[in-house]
Amino acid sequence: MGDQDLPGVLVSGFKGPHGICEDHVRDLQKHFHLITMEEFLENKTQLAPKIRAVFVWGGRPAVDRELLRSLPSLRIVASAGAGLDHLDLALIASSGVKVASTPHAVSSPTADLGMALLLAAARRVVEGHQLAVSPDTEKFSINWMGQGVTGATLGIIGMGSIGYKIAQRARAFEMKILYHNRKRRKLEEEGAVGATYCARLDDLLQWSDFVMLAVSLTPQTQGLVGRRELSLMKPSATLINIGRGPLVDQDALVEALQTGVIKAAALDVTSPEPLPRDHPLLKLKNVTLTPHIGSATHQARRQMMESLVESILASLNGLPIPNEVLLE
Ligand SMILES: O=C(O)C(=O)CO
Repeated sequence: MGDQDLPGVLVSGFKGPHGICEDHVRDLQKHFHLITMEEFLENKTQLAPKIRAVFVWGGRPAVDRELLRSLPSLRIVASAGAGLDHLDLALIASSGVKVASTPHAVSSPTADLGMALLLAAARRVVEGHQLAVSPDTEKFSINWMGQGVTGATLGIIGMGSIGYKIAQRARAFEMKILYHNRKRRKLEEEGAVGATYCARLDDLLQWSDFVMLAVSLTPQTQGLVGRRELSLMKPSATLINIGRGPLVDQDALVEALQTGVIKAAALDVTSPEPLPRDHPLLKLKNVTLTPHIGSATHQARRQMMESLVESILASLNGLPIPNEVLLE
């Protein structure tokens, strides 16, 4: 699609819930000849040598061994978002291909959503809306209440750029902020947001009124919050997950929510996404769900697209790649 003399960029497609929106397609076409997965699979021999970059949007297309093998001119995988759990970085690096992502574009909107979920769960905004629009006005009672946010303790797990921005926002709500991270932040960074480091995750879990997961999904963090961790939390506490579904043992979470081990959960991410329509999380009143929309603002999505264009162009021109992902 577009000018065939421009460098070829493989994209998942333009249709369906994961399709790239029309405005972004038009902008991408100013720089690249976009080749959809469908076109590629129909005409691999002719198109494969033209493809210099894969544009990964919403985790698609999957960049696996077979795809890497079939793209001899590939220079870069440009992946939208901060999370990299959908990419096999070692495999891609072993093919001599670079990777870029868009961590800066997503950190503020994702932190905003984290706070939105925290507030919505604490103040039961979704339930409140349902009561407000219910035809049965008698359903509302003056004794219908939520949890206070001002002055409460927020425990942030994962103090990367998203976690730090959550702390900045929580400070405005006069929250006490605890955090747990692989690496302790500099003292001046802690001081600027009034955050206290918890070297032990258990301490953070026991002391927090709200626990916010803002950590990347890696083999080390998979199942980080399981039955034991949930049992350490206060019965009045709320778990918020804006990281990735598999950070939490979801069956243990359902049980904890059903039996009052914790008060509530607010989840932007689940496993799988979307959840099967008969999943118990969809039926619980003390659960607030959003469909993985951390970066879903017009502004952030445009910034993500522009950042990926810059990274692809830099790699094709042999220049330093903005937001290049380096293997640790
Ligand atoms: O940037 C990401 O990886 C996200 O999932 C934002 O929600």
